[in-house]
Amino acid sequence: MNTSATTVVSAPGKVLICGGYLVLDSAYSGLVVGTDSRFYSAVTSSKRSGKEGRRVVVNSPQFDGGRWEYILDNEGRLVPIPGADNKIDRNKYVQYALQLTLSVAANLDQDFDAHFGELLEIVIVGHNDFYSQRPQLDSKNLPVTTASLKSLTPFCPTLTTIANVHKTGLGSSAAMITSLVASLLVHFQAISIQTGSSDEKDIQFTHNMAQFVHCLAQGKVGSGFDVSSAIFGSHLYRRFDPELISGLMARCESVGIERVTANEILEVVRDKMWDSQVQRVQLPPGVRLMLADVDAGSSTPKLVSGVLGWRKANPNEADSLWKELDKENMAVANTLMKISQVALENEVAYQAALAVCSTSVSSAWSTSDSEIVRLFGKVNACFSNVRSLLRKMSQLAKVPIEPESQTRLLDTISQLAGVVMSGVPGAGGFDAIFTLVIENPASKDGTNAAAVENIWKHWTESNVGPLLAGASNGGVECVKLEDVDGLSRFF
Ligand SMILES: Nc1ncnc2c1ncn2[C@@H]1O[C@H](COP(=O)(O)OP(=O)(O)OP(=O)(O)O)[C@@H](O)[C@H]1O
Ligand SMILES: C[C@@](O)(CCOP(=O)(O)O)CC(=O)O
Repeated sequence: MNTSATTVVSAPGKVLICGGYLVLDSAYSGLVVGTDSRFYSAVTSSKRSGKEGRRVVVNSPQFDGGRWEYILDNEGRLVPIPGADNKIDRNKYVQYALQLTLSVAANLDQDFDAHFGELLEIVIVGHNDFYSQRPQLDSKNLPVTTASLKSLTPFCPTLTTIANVHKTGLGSSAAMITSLVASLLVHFQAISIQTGSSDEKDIQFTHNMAQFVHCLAQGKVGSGFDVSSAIFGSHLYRRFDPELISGLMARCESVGIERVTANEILEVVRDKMWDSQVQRVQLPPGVRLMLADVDAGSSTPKLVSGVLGWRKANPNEADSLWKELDKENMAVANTLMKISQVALENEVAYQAALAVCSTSVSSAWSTSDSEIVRLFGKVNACFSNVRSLLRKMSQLAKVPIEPESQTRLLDTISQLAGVVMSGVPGAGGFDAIFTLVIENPASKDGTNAAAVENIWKHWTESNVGPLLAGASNGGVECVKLEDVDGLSRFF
């Protein structure tokens, strides 16, 4: 394979730290943090395939059976080829992304045939954090610690199939689809993505396309915060109107996606004005995101249907709870934005405030002489209110959003020095927890993060495994194959 012509696009994972459930309603926003754990899709065209017809081969080398092969027929339809056992192993997410994006690319790229060649080879990988690494660590007799996770090869095998893998909640399908759709659009020159200077229209088009593919593959229209953060990174998100895509979704479902024309798709994803809103928010400097996978698991669709069912049956009570929660969510987001601004304006005072926060517990911050320390105290107080309102929602809807076992764990972490907030991300449940912690800028050894990890390690009530992911501000981006540690071995 001539890898010099390989197009590689990467997209981050997500952690919804405020606004779970509310973000499903366009009246409310959610605060999502993009992670430095990312997905990569690498596309290479070859002149000769050695086989008949134009072929597309997709490899997901982290999975047993992670290979899908298709013929692209003269009408632009993608026809899956059965595997060695004569069975077709469908991966709807991959197939829909390929079919719809290739159809659009063929319409927009006048040299599509030449750029395609005879064989399109695609490699898809996600950082180890997207999937539970317990089986890998067990096979090496290693404990579940950050040190063990760091010793694993990048993009290491999950030792299982995609259907059976234990996901960690970072949004594998959204980051995968976003990187795949964007890599194809870039490869066929339908868009260009340049770090810091991409055309807004190209990025919005890629966002709309990835949202549509993701909804179609999921068979439902969620809030879309996960695809939005795979495109834009960390931000305050307000959802798009589902009506924008409901007609096209119904058409795909009734005639089959391979019969829907590129023009029909473009009318929706390129020509319509989408109303989703993105306000960039970054975690203030020196504030570190830590994540842990709690090995118990919850079904997000069950949690969502429980909460929405209760909201429908109790509109008045739910409405006032939603409004109260939104007020606290927005106070967390706005105060974090204010802190980031102050950090830019007064570096010396900011570093001094970090030194205070990193060596004291959050309950002491609200009475500090330093305005910046008090702002961190405000984030902490507002997030405590978020948590108690989520517990109220749990009780009223009889849905375990912040179950008692998670409350005990979060309360213990929150009593450590430097901890700004700790909660259950997204839909909550027993799946995962996140912590925002401040390190002392003078000590480079990560003392406070080590104390948090120590609680996780010795927690007996549930099995808490750290993830390596931290926050990152970047969104979808083009990268060079040789710059991605561990990627070139798949070529
Ligand atoms: N590395 C990959 N290669 C190909 N397809 C993948 C890969 N990772 C995920 N997928 C696709 O995404 C699907 C998982 O989607 P699903 O919506 O269940 O997960 P998710 O909710 O995004 O995951 P998470 O728990 O990380 O948030 C898989 O069944 C598969 O079709
Ligand atoms: C409950 C919900 O608001 C958030 C789900 O987030 P997560 O997949 O648990 O990270 C659903 C959604 O926004 O699609």
